Amino acid sequence: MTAELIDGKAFAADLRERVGAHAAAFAEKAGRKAGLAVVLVGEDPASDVYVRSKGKATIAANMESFEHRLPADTSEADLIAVVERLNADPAVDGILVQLPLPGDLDEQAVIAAIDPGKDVDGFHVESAGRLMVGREGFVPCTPLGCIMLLKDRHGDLSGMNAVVIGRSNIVGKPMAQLLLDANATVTIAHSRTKDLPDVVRRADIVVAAVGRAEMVKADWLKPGATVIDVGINRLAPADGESKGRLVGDVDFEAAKDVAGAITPVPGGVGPMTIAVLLRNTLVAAYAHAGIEAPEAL
Ligand SMILES: NC(=O)C1=CN([C@@H]2O[C@H](COP(=O)(O)OP(=O)(O)OC[C@H]3O[C@@H](n4cnc5c(N)ncnc54)[C@H](OP(=O)(O)O)[C@@H]3O)[C@@H](O)[C@H]2O)C=CC1
Ligand SMILES: Nc1nc(=O)c2c([nH]1)NC[C@@H]1CN(c3ccc(C(=O)N[C@@H](CCC(=O)O)C(=O)O)cc3)C=[N+]21
Repeated sequence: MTAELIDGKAFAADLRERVGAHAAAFAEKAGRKAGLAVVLVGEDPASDVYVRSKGKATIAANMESFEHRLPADTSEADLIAVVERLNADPAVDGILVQLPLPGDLDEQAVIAAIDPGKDVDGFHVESAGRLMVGREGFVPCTPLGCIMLLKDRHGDLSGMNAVVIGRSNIVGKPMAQLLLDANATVTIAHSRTKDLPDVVRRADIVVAAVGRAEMVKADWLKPGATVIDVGINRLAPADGESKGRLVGDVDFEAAKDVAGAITPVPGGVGPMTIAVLLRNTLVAAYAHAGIEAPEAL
């Protein structure tokens, strides 16, 4: 069996184009562009690449991008002061503070300072609470991107067995909630789960969000299962490579012969995250402008 490739990159390009068209219409109606502010603390080179690509994607989607780069030794109070300035800035619709934060900056305290109406990452406790109780709010970009890919492939997910590996606040937990909302039967696995291969074998849908290169093996999968690989892991450089390869949490080469459909890394979930971020930012902008957002968003 050869799995169908779920082309997150193409799906994301499509979504960005749609968002871009609506963003142009928004600018026309509101008399200003939607704006996304990204705050990066410290000099992590990987984060730098993401921040840059977010900035480019934002501008390409007819929105305004604001970048705030702060030194690694920024105090919590100074960082929160920056967030509060962005909260008060009418040109800023969405605020993203790039995680992880360096040193002993308290991530929860910083996220709590973000205006929930600008929390386009969906990381604020208010956003998390709204998702949990089924009220409208911002949903974290990565799991929202994953559920879009799953609904696109399966339509109705009701009654399917879904296993989410990983229980972080930004991926695993909101992913499980979205699957539950779609009427899947959801199991959340984590580092203390016993007999993980057997748990995964029951799944029609597997979402791997662990951060361990190629941990999920082909013989853990139910034949025909749909596999969403959230992991982004950089391998050590092989001989002659300057940079190691990027791989997911799933052993892709072997898994593609067992799965029914699978996302690649790169080119799967990663690009969806950025496209959904732009979508969330435009939704925020419509709300701030008091204009009803188009249904299609
Ligand atoms: N594509 C994208 O846009 C994004 C990709 N990512 C990637 O997704 C991955 C997960 O990210 P994130 O959720 O932030 O990671 P975290 O490190 O916050 O969470 C990892 C989770 O995996 C669990 N885990 C660790 N080891 C095992 C194991 N051996 N067996 C089963 N479960 C295990 C942990 O369990 P426990 O809770 O018990 O410790 C934890 O719940 C990373 O590779 C990250 O780079 C993240 C965000 C966006
Ligand atoms: N506040 C906050 N919000 C985030 O959403 C957030 C964050 N902090 N910190 C870091 C993680 C990671 N993340 C990714 C986004 C895009 C790709 C992506 O587009 N990846 C490409 C490959 C890029 C490459 O080649 O390096 C792909 O998978 O095809 C990956 C990872 C968002 N994150």
